[in-house]
Amino acid sequence: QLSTNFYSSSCPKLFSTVRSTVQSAISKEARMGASLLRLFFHDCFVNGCDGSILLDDTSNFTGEKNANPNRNSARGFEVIDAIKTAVEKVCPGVVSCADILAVAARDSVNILKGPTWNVKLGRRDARTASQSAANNGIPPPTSNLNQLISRFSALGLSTKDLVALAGGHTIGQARCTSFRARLYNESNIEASFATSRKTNCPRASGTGDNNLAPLDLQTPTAFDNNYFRNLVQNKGLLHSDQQLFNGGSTDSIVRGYASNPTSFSSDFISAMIKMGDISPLTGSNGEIRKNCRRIN
Ligand code: HEM
Ligand SMILES: [Ca+2]
Ligand SMILES: [Ca+2]
Repeated sequence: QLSTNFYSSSCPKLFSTVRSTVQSAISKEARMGASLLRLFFHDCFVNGCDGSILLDDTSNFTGEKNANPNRNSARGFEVIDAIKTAVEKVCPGVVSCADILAVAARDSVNILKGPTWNVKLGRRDARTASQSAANNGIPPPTSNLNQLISRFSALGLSTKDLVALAGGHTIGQARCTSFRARLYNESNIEASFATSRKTNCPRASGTGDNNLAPLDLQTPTAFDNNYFRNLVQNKGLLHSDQQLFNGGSTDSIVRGYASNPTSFSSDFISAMIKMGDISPLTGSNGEIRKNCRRIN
């Protein structure tokens, strides 16, 4: 029951307001576009796209920010705050934080030279969050192909959606701790690529854990199909990335996206819309938060 025109009369300046704030954040740091896209994914995979990831922990509330996939990793919360402040100025009390995340993710992709689409809106904000659901629902980079397929399928996303959405790794960065085991233990990795990544990600755990490397070695700040071109050359950074091209059922989808950027764009758009539809709060469920970090 989400719709693309949900705020057309209640907040006609929504899109221009969000986009200009996202644009200025990306102008300061291109990586921020990647961080905002990932926040939307990590929201939607935990009890649906309900802004749960945005809630801060307090002395009597444990949210999702310190769940394993998010701790020392999820970023961009200050930008969401800046967008919310700007949106509250033009239409106070109207737009949910969950919808702001959806629009910010769409704009981030487009500003980094990717496609654009009409986002469906009308989500309301959760009054709860779940650290355990975040730990159990967001796939870790150690996942194998079957585990990835089943995590996505549990949310109604197909294998094709999985591969298209994983194309989000065409932008952004990962920490050494997320890919060290692949560099030192795996053989389905191109040798010169592994050698060059090892220089900034030493073997011993506890050393250089937070050192960053681009998920797409070619164009980490451009939303294109190079992620898939890397995979067919065994240059996926994460174990989970290379699982999508490792002799299994998704090889043909990866090859298709590697050779046809237009089909990647259109499948990515469909899958983003599908992911954005995961169990939204609507009607009188949830609330429109005043501050994205806390319930009203
Ligand atoms: C398929 C399962 C997925 C796994 C296992 C996975 C795992 C990861 C990991 C481990 C990182 C690096 C985190 C760090 O080291 O701090 C990362 C970063 C990222 N992920 Fe995913 N991811 C998946 C799917 C997705 C999806 C569906 C999207 C969006 C559509 C996405 C967007 C991103 C982006 C943009 C970054 C970089 C963020 C930044 O630079 O701040 N990922 N992912
Ligand atoms: Ca959520
Ligand atoms: Ca790229």
